[in-house]
Amino acid sequence: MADVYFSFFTLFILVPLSLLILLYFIVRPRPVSVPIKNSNVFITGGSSGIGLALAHLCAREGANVTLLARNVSKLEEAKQSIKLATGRDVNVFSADVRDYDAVKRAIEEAGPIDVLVCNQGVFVPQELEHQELEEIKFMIDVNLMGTFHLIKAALPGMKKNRAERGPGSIAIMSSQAGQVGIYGYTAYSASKFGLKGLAEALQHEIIADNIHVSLIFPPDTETPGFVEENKRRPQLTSIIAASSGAMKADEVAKKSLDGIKSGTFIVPCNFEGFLLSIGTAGLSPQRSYLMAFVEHLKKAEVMATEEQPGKEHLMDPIPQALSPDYRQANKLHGKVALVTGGDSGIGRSVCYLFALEGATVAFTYVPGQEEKDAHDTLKKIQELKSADAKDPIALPADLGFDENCKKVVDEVVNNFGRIDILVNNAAEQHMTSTIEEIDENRLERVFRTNIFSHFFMTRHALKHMKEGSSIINSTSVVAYCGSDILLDYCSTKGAIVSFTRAESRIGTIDEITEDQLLRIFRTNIFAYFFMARHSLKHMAEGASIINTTSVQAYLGSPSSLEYQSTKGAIVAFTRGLALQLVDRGIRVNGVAPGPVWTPVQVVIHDKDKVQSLGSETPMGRASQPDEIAPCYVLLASRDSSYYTGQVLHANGGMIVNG
Ligand SMILES: NC(=O)C1=CN([C@@H]2O[C@H](COP(=O)(O)OP(=O)(O)OC[C@H]3O[C@@H](n4cnc5c(N)ncnc54)[C@H](OP(=O)(O)O)[C@@H]3O)[C@@H](O)[C@H]2O)C=CC1
Ligand SMILES: CCCCCCCCCCCCCCCC(=O)[C@@H](N)CO
Repeated sequence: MADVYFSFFTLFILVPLSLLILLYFIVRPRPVSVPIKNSNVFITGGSSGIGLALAHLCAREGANVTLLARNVSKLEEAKQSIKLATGRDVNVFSADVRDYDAVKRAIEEAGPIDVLVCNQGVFVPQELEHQELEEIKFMIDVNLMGTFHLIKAALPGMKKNRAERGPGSIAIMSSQAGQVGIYGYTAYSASKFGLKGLAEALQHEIIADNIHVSLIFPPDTETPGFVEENKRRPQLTSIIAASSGAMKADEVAKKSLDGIKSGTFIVPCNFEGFLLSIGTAGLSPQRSYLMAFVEHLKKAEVMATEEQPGKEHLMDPIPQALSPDYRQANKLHGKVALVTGGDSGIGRSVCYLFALEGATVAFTYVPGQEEKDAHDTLKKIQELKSADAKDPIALPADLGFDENCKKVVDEVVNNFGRIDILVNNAAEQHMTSTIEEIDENRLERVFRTNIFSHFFMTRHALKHMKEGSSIINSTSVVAYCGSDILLDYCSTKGAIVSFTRAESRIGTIDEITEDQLLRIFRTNIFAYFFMARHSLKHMAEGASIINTTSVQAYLGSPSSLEYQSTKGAIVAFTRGLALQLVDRGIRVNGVAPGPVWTPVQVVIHDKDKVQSLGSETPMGRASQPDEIAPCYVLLASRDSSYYTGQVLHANGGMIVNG
């Protein structure tokens, strides 16, 4: 009897359950983020209604917007209104989407497109029996054929740019009348249902090109077109449509843009639309496990270079890691080098040169993803290395965690006895155009990989490094100039600059535990991200954000490595966020005080140091808080209307070069 239960359990519960779990892991769709800032957005029907509202939103977010419609004066008016509201110039083209040659010319002239919004539409409601064939053809031609024309003309250019410019989007404006057939809309519904077939098939065809289709389904929306429509809409049509309510063009535009940014296929606009989309999803991409599976397989290979970390063997052309002109000179003879993230990119090239110069090389790579790159690199180092260097080793490790770093160092020391050169090089970065998209998990992830790993690796490696050894950290130009699209990344790189400066007079790295590190980064820099993210929703043009950093971000002192790393992160964060918000007229600046007489000094320093606080400054003294605060007034007020991304140095005369 027990046997029967057991086989029943295995057959009907255990096996299906395991298969389901397996299926989930294989097919779960991955999130995408289509950038809007600095991208080229082409909107048809952008001179009126929903299209115009969307054009405003995109311009406000820093996109280069191009509009296409027929009527020149409406286009001019739209251009002026966007210029007035956002200060941005908009390109306009007058063309009828029914004329393929005209569409093609406009698209060629407009240049490369990242986001194509096919929004033009005409709606002449009427029962089929009374509607003229000409009107039916008109709607099919503008709404459906017009969209074919646009996509046909734009697609080749869109595909070409994806590798450099990230994910692209084709958004198609349907209607709730494209989800259910509505009385009075035979022709209009048919044109919009046609768009659904087009969109579904197209998404399958272009997902591997990293172009995401969004099919948007608004209910009745208050636009100039809708006002016209209402003059002749059959009463029954109006009654049915009213059951899904009405929206404002701005609201529909906002929903559309959210859908585009997140690469969502079905984009409902209100609650009824949400229910409708569940009821009518069919086998649409992203709602179907099967499709997600196909996407996953295709994407895994073709997009692999977009994953973090990147796969070098899939790149075209393969980056050059070794110059044929490089002349070796045995400069690292007998030394042992450890390079993090050495399987590809800069790390790989460093490994090759180190090997050529006579060093024994160990490098780390991300487990489970980079085996091929790691294997290729290992083979090449083996070829390049000098006869008396030991065989290279590749160590899989997620360096965001202390214990993994310890294992890596132990492994190297077990193999080679010591470490002479530590290269902290591994990093990850993810593009996003707004701070809103950087959530807490991602922040911690990026900081763990990019800066915590430097603490952990350095701490463990130092135990085995003798005088004459060298530590080299990979930071980036964005630590100095900030980056609007890599805000978290540039902050970590700013942290590395300050970490490097302090490290050169290394002090107490051993005393900082992983928990303390996380704690201080949470307080000193994550909180700045969170506060900015939440406050920004309520800040308008003329607002100002002021971040407090420290002179220590620039000077580095041996005793507070983790503190000054967070302050370096704040400098770069300030510069990056300033760039991100410049179009919104919100200024972001920083203040980097030197020693100030505040309670924290008494807590952290011994008596003598408290007595002599500030003696190292040219003024020879610490400042009082009231000597620092006035520059916050300056940065908060209109007096500093021409300052953004700057840091004021209230520090008693120290010259810090930045
Ligand atoms: N408003 C609503 O209730 C709803 C609208 N929709 C859809 O949203 C989209 C936008 O509608 P809405 O903003 O209300 O419309 P509007 O009538 O306010 O704007 C339509 C836009 O499309 C342009 N356009 C029309 N025909 C052509 C053409 N042949 N070639 C090029 N451009 C053209 C118009 O400019 P011009 O005339 O100068 O060419 C105008 O810019 C449409 O696709 C519509 O079907 C969906 C659900 C509800
Ligand atoms: C299962 C849940 C049901 C929820 C109720 C939904 C009822 C359907 C209403 C459809 C309204 C269609 C409006 C089209 C508007 C439009 O496209 C025109 N204004 C022309 O642009």
